[in-house]
Amino acid sequence: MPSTLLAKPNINNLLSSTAMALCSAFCPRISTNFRPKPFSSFPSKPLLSLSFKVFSSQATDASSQDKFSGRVGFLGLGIMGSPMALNLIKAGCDVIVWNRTKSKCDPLISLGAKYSSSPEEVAANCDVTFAMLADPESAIDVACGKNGAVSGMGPGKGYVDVSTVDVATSKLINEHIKARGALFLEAPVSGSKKPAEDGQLIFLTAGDRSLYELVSPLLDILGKSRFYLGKVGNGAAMKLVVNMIMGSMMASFSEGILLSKKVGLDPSVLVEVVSQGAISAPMYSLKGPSMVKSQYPTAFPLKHQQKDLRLALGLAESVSQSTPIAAAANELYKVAKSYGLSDEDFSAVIEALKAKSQDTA
Ligand SMILES: NC(=O)C1=CN([C@@H]2O[C@H](COP(=O)(O)OP(=O)(O)OC[C@H]3O[C@@H](n4cnc5c(N)ncnc54)[C@H](OP(=O)(O)O)[C@@H]3O)[C@@H](O)[C@H]2O)C=CC1
Ligand SMILES: O=CC(=O)O
Repeated sequence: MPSTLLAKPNINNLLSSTAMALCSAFCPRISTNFRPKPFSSFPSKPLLSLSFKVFSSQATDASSQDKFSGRVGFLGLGIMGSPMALNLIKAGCDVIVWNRTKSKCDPLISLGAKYSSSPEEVAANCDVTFAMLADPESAIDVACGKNGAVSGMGPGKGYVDVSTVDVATSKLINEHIKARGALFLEAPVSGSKKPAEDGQLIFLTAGDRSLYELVSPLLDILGKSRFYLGKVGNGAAMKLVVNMIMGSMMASFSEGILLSKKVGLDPSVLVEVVSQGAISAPMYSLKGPSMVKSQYPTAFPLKHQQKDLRLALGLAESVSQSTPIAAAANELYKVAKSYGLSDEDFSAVIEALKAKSQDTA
């Protein structure tokens, strides 16, 4: 199966043409007369087969313009999950939320979301349930643990795990969901807090193709593009490779900032020079100015970047691929964690290097 990339249409082009009329009809996100739908009572039966259009593979492009009419569950309302669930609510979806810390559900409930008291109850009452959890342990617990989502799954339902986990975790959750006769899609995202807020995430999906087709309209509310990568595990692997590169890039950038300063250069000028050359990256331009000021407002928690490096190194180990740069970067993030920087943005890894310099001075 070839990989599939679908980019979100440019909204400026759409607004100035008859396409606006078409999109208003099919895409509630930019409809001028959009009103959030009231919640009806919970369905007693799975609705997936009744509520959703089944798209043929040839109709994949068009499917993103269709409205998703089923009920959507959302488990895990952290930095990423909250804005993602909010975007679904804003787009007019019926959303039921759950989070371990219940208070994080409250802002979404006030905006029209319904609350269920366990992942099982959410899954039982929804056609499709998304999960955005911290790590493999929490993803497994919320899906397969006591009162987990698996217990509420059944034929005609789908589970979409958008957490960043390893291949084995994704396969394990897939097996449990499949054992209930339901469908599974892994769909980790590339893009941080702001892309989540702006509906500009990149989905790296794999698993049940039919579920991918069914939830494409939802992925298009939440993101700017989506890749379908085939069998379960490929989405997780792609995400880990991407974040392995990102973690090493940030560690290297941190070294550059500190070295420039030590040799008497202005690190702000370094950030500007980098932004204009071949190694320019949005991440450097975005994070560089605050790193120079030793500020690390959390978008991507450092503990999650270290988790991703750890999982990526495990992936590399499983195929005997040498990854010395990522291994060195991982050590640096571990040092940063030991300095209490776990919940800071991952750009705070630079603090570990500052501390190291002092240690050796
Ligand atoms: N932030 C980012 O820029 C990006 C993050 N990611 C990935 O997305 C996932 C979520 O990230 P993010 O939102 O930033 O993380 P947060 O730490 O903000 O949120 C983590 C979520 O997981 C829940 N959770 C943690 N442990 C458990 C547990 N044992 N049982 C039940 N729920 C649990 C938390 O619940 P509670 O509120 O109760 O603590 C919270 O809802 C991670 O896998 C991360 O790697 C992917 C792309 C970008
Ligand atoms: O996983 C983090 C991201 O920015 O992507």
